[in-house]
Amino acid sequence: MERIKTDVCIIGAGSGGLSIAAGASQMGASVVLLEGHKMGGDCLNYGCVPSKALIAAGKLAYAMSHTGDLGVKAVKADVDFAAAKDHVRKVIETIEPVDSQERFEGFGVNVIREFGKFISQTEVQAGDTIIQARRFIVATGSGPFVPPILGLEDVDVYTNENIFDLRDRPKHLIIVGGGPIGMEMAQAHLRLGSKVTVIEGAKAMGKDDPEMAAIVLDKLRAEGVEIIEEAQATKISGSKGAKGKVTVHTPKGDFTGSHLLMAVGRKVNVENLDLDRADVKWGRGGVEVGADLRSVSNKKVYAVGDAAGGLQFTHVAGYHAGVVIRSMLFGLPSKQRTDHIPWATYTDPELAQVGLTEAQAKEKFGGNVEVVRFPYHENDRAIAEGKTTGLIKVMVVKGKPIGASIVGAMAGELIGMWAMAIANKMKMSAIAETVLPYPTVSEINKRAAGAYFTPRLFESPMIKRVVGLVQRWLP
Ligand SMILES: Cc1cc2nc3c(=O)[nH]c(=O)nc-3n(C[C@H](O)[C@H](O)[C@H](O)COP(=O)(O)OP(=O)(O)OC[C@H]3O[C@@H](n4cnc5c(N)ncnc54)[C@H](O)[C@@H]3O)c2cc1C
Ligand SMILES: NC(=O)c1ccc[n+]([C@@H]2O[C@H](COP(=O)([O-])OP(=O)(O)OC[C@H]3O[C@@H](n4cnc5c(N)ncnc54)[C@H](O)[C@@H]3O)[C@@H](O)[C@H]2O)c1
Repeated sequence: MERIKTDVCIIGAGSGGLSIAAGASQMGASVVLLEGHKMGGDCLNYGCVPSKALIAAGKLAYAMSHTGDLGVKAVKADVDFAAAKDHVRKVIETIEPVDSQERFEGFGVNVIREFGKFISQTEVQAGDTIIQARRFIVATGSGPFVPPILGLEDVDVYTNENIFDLRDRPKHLIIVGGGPIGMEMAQAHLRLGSKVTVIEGAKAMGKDDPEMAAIVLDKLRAEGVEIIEEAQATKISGSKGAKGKVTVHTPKGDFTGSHLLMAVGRKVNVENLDLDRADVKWGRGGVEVGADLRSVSNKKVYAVGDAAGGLQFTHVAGYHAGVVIRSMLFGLPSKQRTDHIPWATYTDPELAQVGLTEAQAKEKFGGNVEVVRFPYHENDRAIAEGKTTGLIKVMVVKGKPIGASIVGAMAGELIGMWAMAIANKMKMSAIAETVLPYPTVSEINKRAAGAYFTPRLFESPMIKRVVGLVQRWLP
């Protein structure tokens, strides 16, 4: 058994673990990084990257056959499903070097390709190596949660871990779960030529503002995705193999297709870490941490990303890395915030959120919250592009945005301005006073801010009186 002493031992080389390894090693700490499976974790191999690559292929196919009134003749896109999967693979391969073992070894990180588990409060074992560290980071991420539904073992089950390897186009893909994974995959597969049914136990896109989610769901339904809500999957039947069939039984009826994708949420990877041996409290949601991301029961141990039990996004894992580095390397007080974290679902139209939704804002601030809105169909660039479906809503308290929801083209890009405003506690005037290039869709941000000031400026008797007075005095 080899023994290593190090400043920092990171368990998991996904978005969170890699960010800490890069930062800590380049700032002079000795770092051991453990990865039992693929460098890059979920985001690169089974999550964000392949899903967005597949969505891009679907988007192109849809654009070719839906040219609208722009004077360009629509054609039926000739989709080669296997070639679309080649594209997915190439995108992963292009990004892969950034997360590679070689790159991190170049930073001086000791990368050990083994699963690790705690053997004491200060030691982790990975294969034949025992790592004694001053600080540990649990960055083990999450995997697909597959609930024990009766009959599931009789059919081939796809999850985000194997759906991107499927090279034959599913004739009829049944997706159980109408969250972001379900909806993104539904539209991508439909546009690449599959029939798609989504079975959702509650409301599809249920974590988002219902008004905004409805705009996405209407579009998906109009394109042909069958979405059955309030239909908990209670039983599955069917057969395995190339000619296999699957039927999902729900209180709203039985739905039969050729392939089954389970997208009903995530299971955090903490069960196999022997956390109890390190006196680290944990639960099904992840490691129990405080706002400083340190274990509530063992201050030498931090958790980041999906393993920290909060929002499950790559940019959150990256943000956690900064919080931990500040505390771990410099001994400075460092706490995470969650009020400024944005997210986006990359359906078409996209749906993006930062801060509180309208309902959350009204619950928290009651009558003190003002909601300003601006529709895409009044934005000149959106009109020119024929992309007029969409809306922005901004929730404002005492002149400051506390939440923004955007549904429409490029919503994931547009939300950035509000993420910056909320992160930096900026006022609505900061957005209103920013000059944006015309004609851009980003002007909807400025127009929403304008909508906040319009009644104050144009409907105020006081302003009218002041202007009248000044005009009489000005030469
Ligand atoms: C289909 C899909 C699409 C997504 N799309 C987006 C998106 O568009 N935008 C977004 O922000 N987020 C998206 N996400 C979420 C995002 O992928 C995760 O939030 C992010 O990967 C979490 O990073 P992490 O570092 O916490 O964990 P991971 O990236 O999961 O990395 C954890 C790593 O730890 C390793 N590991 C586990 N246990 C051990 C152990 N005992 N020893 C050693 N190594 C171990 C694993 O093998 C893995 O490599 C998506 C997720 C899915 C599934
Ligand atoms: N664009 C993005 O940023 C992006 C994309 C994909 C995933 N993600 C991340 O991954 C996480 C997981 O995504 P997800 O879509 O798997 O999970 P989710 O928890 O967001 O949604 C799962 C859905 O499945 C439903 N469900 C659960 N059991 C069911 C059953 N038996 N029958 C029918 N429906 C059932 C739930 O009601 C829920 O709506 C997300 O929360 C997000 O953090 C992010």
